[in-house]
Amino acid sequence: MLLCAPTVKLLVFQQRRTFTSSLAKRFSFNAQSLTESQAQAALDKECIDFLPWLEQVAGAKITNTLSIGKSPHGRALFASKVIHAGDCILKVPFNAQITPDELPTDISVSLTDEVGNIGKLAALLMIEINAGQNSRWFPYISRLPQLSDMHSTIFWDENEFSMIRCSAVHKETVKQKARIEKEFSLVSQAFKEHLPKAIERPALENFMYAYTLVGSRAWETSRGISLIPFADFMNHDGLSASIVLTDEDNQLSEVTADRDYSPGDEVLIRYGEFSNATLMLDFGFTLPYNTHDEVQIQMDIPNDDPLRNMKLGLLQTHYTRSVKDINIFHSSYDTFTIKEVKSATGKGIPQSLRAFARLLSCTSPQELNDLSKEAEQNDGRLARLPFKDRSRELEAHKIILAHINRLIEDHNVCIKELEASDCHFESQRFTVRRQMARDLLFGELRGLRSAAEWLNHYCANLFSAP
Ligand SMILES: C[S@@+](CC[C@H](N)C(=O)[O-])C[C@H]1O[C@@H](n2cnc3c(N)ncnc32)[C@H](O)[C@@H]1O
Repeated sequence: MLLCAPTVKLLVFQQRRTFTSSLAKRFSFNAQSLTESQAQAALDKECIDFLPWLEQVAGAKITNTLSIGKSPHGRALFASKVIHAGDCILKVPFNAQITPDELPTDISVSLTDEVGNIGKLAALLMIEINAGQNSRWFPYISRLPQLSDMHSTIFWDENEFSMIRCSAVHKETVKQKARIEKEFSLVSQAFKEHLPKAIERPALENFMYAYTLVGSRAWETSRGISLIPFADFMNHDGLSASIVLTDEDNQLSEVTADRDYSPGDEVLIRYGEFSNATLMLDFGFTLPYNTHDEVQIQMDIPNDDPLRNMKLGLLQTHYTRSVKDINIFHSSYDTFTIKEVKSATGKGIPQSLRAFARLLSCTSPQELNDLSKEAEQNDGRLARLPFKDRSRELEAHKIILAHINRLIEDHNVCIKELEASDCHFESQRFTVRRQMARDLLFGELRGLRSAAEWLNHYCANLFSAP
């Protein structure tokens, strides 16, 4: 889901100096040489009547400076006039936005909290799609991307899916599909009971489509979740400082430009600070070099470890995770997020991972009791301090290093296979998805290699410190 902020943040943009975003540059239609009338030529002709329709629904002007056009990434918004940094470029009143409040009451009541906000809005979208031209949102719904244009990993076939088998995104996709299936069973039950005529045979495929549309273009707002027509034609640039803001006083969502645009430039916003893992699963695309990339690693206490139960018990008692370590996927004690470690001598890999490895390396109940005592004497978190015995500290960190080196190996194998599968006769869909797999794996590999480098440096210097 996309992230929204209250308008108070607006000031930040107004004070910010113009900066050039690499993506914005790439998408621009040679902006310098385009006149306003040439910019008109880049318009999406299928959308000419869209804005007048939405402004009629809203009862207000939505934009003076933007128009809908086509980009390499589907529909997009383009500057139709000169825009200066700090200009408000669009305002979409709440009454022109789509929220789960529009669900028929019977359906709404029967969908318990087991169906999340995305699932509820997806149920509404399914009803509206099913209504076709009778839907009051038809002009909007008919301009949404088709299933064949969507590349979230939940739609990947087995062959495509195996390209990312070494990544945590693989497991997370399986979980996401299971979550959607569970929500679908509740939604379809509600449809059968309350809308048997309108939706005769609810299909999982249609719910997955609606769910992914919502997940990739709805904003989390103070009112829950909203589809914001027109604003949701804007594509993502991870470096943009423009985001969708909520103005509760005036009951509208708005966007302020973070830089100057010439007529014909594509106007981009930032959906959030998302890694390629999130972009790929929730939004169906990746960025070639994503500064927010990270890699999820999971470490287990081996089943044959005689101290396994004692270690698990200690983990449950002492929460080893700091708030910062909580990642987008899980927040279980054995899963860790590694971001690229910028310098071999810097802060390094997550403390919670190092603590976990210290615990793993213990070979006697006495050592575990010592860790527990030490935690109680400090802030309660387990194994946060280096072992006084440096060879034990070394051993603990070598466990992580071995794990990371295995992951590096796995990533290298997957990447090699990807390179080998490059063929001229593949479908466009496969080409897009292979590039996404590449972006994901290279980003993760960067993080893993930097962690290995940091660990090697830490291990090599353990005995040289006084
Ligand atoms: C909020 S919508 C943006 C409008 C969308 N292009 C359309 O045709 O309706 C988000 C979707 O746009 C596409 N998208 C946005 N930014 C992108 C980017 N930087 N690279 C590739 N695809 C992008 C992805 O398909 C994503 O799921």
